[in-house]
Amino acid sequence: MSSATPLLEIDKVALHFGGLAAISDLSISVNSGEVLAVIGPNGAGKTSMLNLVTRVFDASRGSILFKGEDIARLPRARIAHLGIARTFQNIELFDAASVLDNLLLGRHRFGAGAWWQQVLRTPALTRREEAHRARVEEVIEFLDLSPWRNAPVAGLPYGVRKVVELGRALCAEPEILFLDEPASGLNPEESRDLAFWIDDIRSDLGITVVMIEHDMALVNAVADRVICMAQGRVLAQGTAAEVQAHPDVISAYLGA
Ligand SMILES: Nc1ncnc2c1ncn2[C@@H]1O[C@H](COP(=O)(O)OP(=O)(O)OP(=O)(O)O)[C@@H](O)[C@H]1O
Repeated sequence: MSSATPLLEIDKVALHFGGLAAISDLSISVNSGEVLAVIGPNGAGKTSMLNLVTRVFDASRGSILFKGEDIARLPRARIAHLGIARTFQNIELFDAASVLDNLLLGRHRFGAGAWWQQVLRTPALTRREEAHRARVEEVIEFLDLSPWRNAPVAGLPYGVRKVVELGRALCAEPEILFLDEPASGLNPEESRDLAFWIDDIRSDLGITVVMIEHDMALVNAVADRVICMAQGRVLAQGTAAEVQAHPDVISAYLGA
């Protein structure tokens, strides 16, 4: 793939809920290696866009190309296998399970081994499980989660649970990572840490990041490019400063 080819290309996509057009004629390109922030007033269609890419919803029109392959109609289970991972606006973890076990679940796209390997506990299976654990330990180290490794997620502070969810997505070793309002509910210090991690996720791990976010301090700190959505389409795109100064963006927020 040439560097000019977008990693992900949402092309003229639409999504309807009954008579309501949540997304209408939406086109967004994501370049490999960038941190793209998607902003926009409440109800703009940002999460719906993410739910289209991850196949939670079916597009009524248009295509979604990931590395040139149209994924808009693939089964939802295929998405993680392609190297697309996400976090959720409302954290979705297994509360009764430990941090470690939640992160191990992030490895599921790599498979648990054939049934006969599991019954016989073959050396190949043991090696596979060791590799999963090693990768999870790297993520624990990367995100400073060691103090909570064995703690059940339910009892952890909100900010830590958000980091665990980020970690679970990283354990899937995605090529592209979607973050749905990662800073919401975080205190200023946690938001600053998040900015460093997003930077490292892109530069050290080489993962492309698409971040839906309302917190403009975080957007200004990490985004290479910003897209503002309103009423299910792109209103403006450019640098954070360009988009924030755009008259249509200002009136969309004032009217929200
Ligand atoms: N499952 C659903 N059923 C019906 N309508 C929905 C559903 N999900 C979203 N919508 C509607 O689609 C529109 C876009 O919603 P969406 O959640 O994508 O916006 P958003 O930009 O992510 O907003 P926010 O910043 O508040 O999260 C809204 O009018 C919303 O009410």
